[in-house]
Amino acid sequence: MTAAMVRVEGLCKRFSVPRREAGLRAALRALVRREYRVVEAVRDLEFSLAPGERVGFLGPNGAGKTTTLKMLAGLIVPSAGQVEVAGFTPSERRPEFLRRVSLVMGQKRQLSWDLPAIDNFEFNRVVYEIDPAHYKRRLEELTALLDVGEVMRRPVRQLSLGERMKCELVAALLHGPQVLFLDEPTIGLDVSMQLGIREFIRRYNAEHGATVILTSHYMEDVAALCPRILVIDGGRLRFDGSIEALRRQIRPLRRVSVRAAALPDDPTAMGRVVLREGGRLVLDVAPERVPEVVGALVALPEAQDLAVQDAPLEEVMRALFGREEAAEIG
Ligand SMILES: Nc1ncnc2c1ncn2[C@@H]1O[C@H](COP(=O)(O)OP(=O)(O)OP(=O)(O)O)[C@@H](O)[C@H]1O
Repeated sequence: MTAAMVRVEGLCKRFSVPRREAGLRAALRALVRREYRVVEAVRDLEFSLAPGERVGFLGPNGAGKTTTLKMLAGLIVPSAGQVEVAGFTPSERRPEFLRRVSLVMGQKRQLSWDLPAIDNFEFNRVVYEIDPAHYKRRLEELTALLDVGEVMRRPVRQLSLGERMKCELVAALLHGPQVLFLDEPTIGLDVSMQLGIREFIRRYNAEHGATVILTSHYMEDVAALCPRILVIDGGRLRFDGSIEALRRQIRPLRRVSVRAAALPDDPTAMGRVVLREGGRLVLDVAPERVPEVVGALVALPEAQDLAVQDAPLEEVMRALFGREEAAEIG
């Protein structure tokens, strides 16, 4: 069996935050005696990742995803539990550890604003003590793949969000990390740029065998890139497996839709009616009944646009986090 690249056991992070009450009196009292409350951002997490795995963290705002990534990358120290990444304890921040990992945060700029990206890259070469020949090869490879040959010579402040993100990725990968932490790498980017970054991450993972851990609010990023997902809510691990397994567990029904000149009198016998409007019928049907229902629907007069789909991922998430709204039809 291969040794785990990332191993997390009983991981917890608690933050102490000042309690703030409204009103002048409370503000004055706080000057003398400040009261604190404890936020349990991460509670008792347990998982391990093999080398080369691509894993997505999913969860609502404030679930604890970024806090977990920061502990894995060694930026903050756990309150309790064990973390091991590439055989190191991240919070010790040993140089050998830092050379093996990289953290990219879509919402935080790591490149220096006034310098061209290429100067930032050169700075990283020195900091990470990258061999010059190796550096040259990697720089050529990464800048060609991400198409930033010209862009990297302009001061970072002049770059568009997408151009800057690509340069952030080059900077993060020049030292050839074995583990890549990506926190919202496509946030705010247009669809074609999102696809480009996604494709690049997939290629990097395939060619270098790096372990990739990704958080994204774009379900599509996670669905397209990560065969395995960890769902975190309220700091706890709620699910660990494939998106398909999650979908089967949360939303086992399949969505069948059709358009016809006349609809059945009682479609409730086939499944749960999501929509019945004009000549259009949308049903949620148990998987074992799909062939029979499809058979009945194709036989309807002038049947067309027959489709069988899984529940949309967004809907699966809403159901999982108990914030279900009226079902939407995709
Ligand atoms: N430095 C900090 N001090 C105090 N509380 C914090 C700190 N960092 C995070 N928290 C709290 O810990 C909880 C988890 O935050 P975290 O940023 O990990 O969530 P997240 O899952 O990444 O959310 P989002 O999707 O909104 O980025 C939140 O309640 C947050 O307010």
